[in-house]
Amino acid sequence: MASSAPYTVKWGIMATGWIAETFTQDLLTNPASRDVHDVRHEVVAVSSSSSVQRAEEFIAKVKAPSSTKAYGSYHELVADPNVDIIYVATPHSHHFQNAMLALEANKNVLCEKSLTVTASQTRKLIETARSKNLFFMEAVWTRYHPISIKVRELITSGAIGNVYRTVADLSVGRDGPDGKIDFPDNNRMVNADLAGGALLDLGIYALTWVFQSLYHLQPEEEKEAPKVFAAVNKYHTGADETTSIILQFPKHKSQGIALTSLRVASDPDGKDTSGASIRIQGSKGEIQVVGPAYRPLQYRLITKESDGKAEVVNFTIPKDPERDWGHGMFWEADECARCLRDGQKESKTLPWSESIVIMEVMDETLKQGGVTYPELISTDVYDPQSPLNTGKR
Ligand SMILES: NC(=O)C1=CN([C@@H]2O[C@H](COP(=O)(O)OP(=O)(O)OC[C@H]3O[C@@H](n4cnc5c(N)ncnc54)[C@H](OP(=O)(O)O)[C@@H]3O)[C@@H](O)[C@H]2O)C=CC1
Ligand SMILES: O=C1OC[C@@H](O)[C@H](O)[C@H]1O
Repeated sequence: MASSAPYTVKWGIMATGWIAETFTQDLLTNPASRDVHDVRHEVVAVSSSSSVQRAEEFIAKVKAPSSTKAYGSYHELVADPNVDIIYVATPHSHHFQNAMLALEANKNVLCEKSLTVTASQTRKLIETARSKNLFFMEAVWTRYHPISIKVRELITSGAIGNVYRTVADLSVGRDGPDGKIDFPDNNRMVNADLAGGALLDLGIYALTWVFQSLYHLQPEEEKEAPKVFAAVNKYHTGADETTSIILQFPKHKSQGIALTSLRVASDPDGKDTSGASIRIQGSKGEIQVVGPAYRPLQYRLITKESDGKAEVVNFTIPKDPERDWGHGMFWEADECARCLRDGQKESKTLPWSESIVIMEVMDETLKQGGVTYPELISTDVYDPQSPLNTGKR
């Protein structure tokens, strides 16, 4: 008799910043509020590299169960036998060392995007997950949204014919006075010590739409790593402030254009009046995706037959009324739970090989742009005593 009880996953949260809070609150929502009944999530431990008090405050703030363990170090978190999977929510600079710490402790891992600072680090993480037979996934939450699933289905159905070009932009207009960008130099968005810059923080989403539409849906044997042509403007901190990438897929005669900037905005007035931030263009028409590339909520299907009348479909993010919360990160958590339940070590929606290819595109882009990051955060040598793992910042 198949079990009707939902499969439960016990999460350990590594770090207590903004995204950790957002993701944890999504974990704590009732899955039934998004019509999910086959999996559920428990938050059993939280760690802060700052202090155990910080972890305790976090647990209280997100209204996690009082039984949730609070730790003052990442090392203690990964040693907790009650944790099934670790969510790594530190800056990208820390992801390699922190995710390795968890994998080496035989924990499954969901690691925030961008996965790492370099492609070599990503390859090392995946080698480790594979050799230890652990689940590992990059937390590109957008891929698990209903709109992404539907857009991929439309492309697969041939609704727009052969897809020849995708233009995708995620930019935030933070141009400030005196040529400055409106982030303090020590902010992770521009701080090279934290792998700052537009590409690794925002550009990953433009690349996500390029890859979802031009790479992911190809038959395995026809997937090809693109040629990369990049233009990078650097900020005085050494991080990239505006980056534009042309990705050429010769085998399929397709091109992707991925745009990202901290100077100008994809959506200058916050009202989507500037139209689609993503255009997926095919031989029979195009799909325009409207809204921020990380969480768009509308697509428009325009075909030659539609005679100027686009099919417009809107999406919503379900909220748990009990918690008055819903952000849209729960769908990636549900994917992790289903993979763990089914013994899958990687998500078919974002396979390890695709995370590697995307990181290689970003490697090449940063190389062409002359952007380099400090050895401490770009080394692919795991060190459990790295300051990135011990919290000695
Ligand atoms: N999927 C999404 O929508 C989003 C994803 N992100 C991703 O999540 C990651 C974290 O971003 P965000 O939560 O905004 O960042 P925050 O700065 O808000 O949080 C980062 C946390 O990492 C820990 N940390 C450890 N060492 C350092 C250090 N040297 N400097 C700063 N923090 C440190 C801290 O937690 P503690 O002290 O408790 O250890 C800190 O609170 C990034 O990789 C980003 O790309 C960010 C926003 C949205
Ligand atoms: O992943 C992200 O999505 C939203 C952005 O505001 C944030 O900087 C980025 O990390």
